[in-house]
Amino acid sequence: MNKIAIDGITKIYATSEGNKTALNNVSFQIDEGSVTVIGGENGSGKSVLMNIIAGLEKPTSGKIHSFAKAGLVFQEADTQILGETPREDISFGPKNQKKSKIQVEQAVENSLEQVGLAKKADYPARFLSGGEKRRLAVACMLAMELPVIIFDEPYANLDYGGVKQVNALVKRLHGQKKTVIILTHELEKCLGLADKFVVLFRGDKVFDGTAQEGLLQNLEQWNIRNPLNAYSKVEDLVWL
Ligand SMILES: Nc1ncnc2c1ncn2[C@@H]1O[C@H](COP(=O)(O)OP(=O)(O)OP(=O)(O)O)[C@@H](O)[C@H]1O
Repeated sequence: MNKIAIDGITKIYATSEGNKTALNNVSFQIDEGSVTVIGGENGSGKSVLMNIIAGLEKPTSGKIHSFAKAGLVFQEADTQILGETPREDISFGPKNQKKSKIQVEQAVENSLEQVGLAKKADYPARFLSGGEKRRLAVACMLAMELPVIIFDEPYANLDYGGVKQVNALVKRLHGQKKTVIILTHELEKCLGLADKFVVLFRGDKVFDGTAQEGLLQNLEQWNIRNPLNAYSKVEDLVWL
């Protein structure tokens, strides 16, 4: 089976306060066609790792061995929308890939349909909601037939309906044998979708296993709340 192998990745930034180790010798593997949730508190190294997997940043040491190029859905999906409308935005990728006019049109229609944006194909892209912008970013990747899709904090600022739409899309991508990586601290929203669960803490990989195994760990030591212990009565509905 094809894999993405994250092999001894270390990333050190030189800052005015000295060297900052963002990732410390992180290794694990991701199977093609699986859903992986990478959890960790703010600053644990999730985004840096994602940028390295997607080839946007180089590690200080270590290597990524991947069977395919990865597409990234940013938390601030605004920054990755270049077209005036979803239709235009989605067309850039397949055009760059030198597809014929008909192939581009088919790829655009098909991707709009898959992410549930067909009705907003010609809507001004800047007026889409946060969740719609993320779905548009995914449509761009589908149109380019990228087999690996990484979501950075896909639930940030989304309401219940928005979260359900993102997760329906993740399930659909999984059904199409895409490889999905979700970086989040909101485990209660997605762990049930995960084939694999990885936890980063202060740049170290501290857990790598199934979601079930992960929930048996003492997650609090990594500043993560165990979602299974979270709520059973009204008094629990406060984060202290
Ligand atoms: N360009 C940079 N220069 C210096 N330090 C950096 C740089 N990029 C990231 N870092 C540091 O690396 C660490 C990991 O950052 P990263 O953005 O990966 O965290 P994260 O887990 O994605 O957090 P969040 O959930 O807040 O997005 C942080 O301490 C951050 O300050």
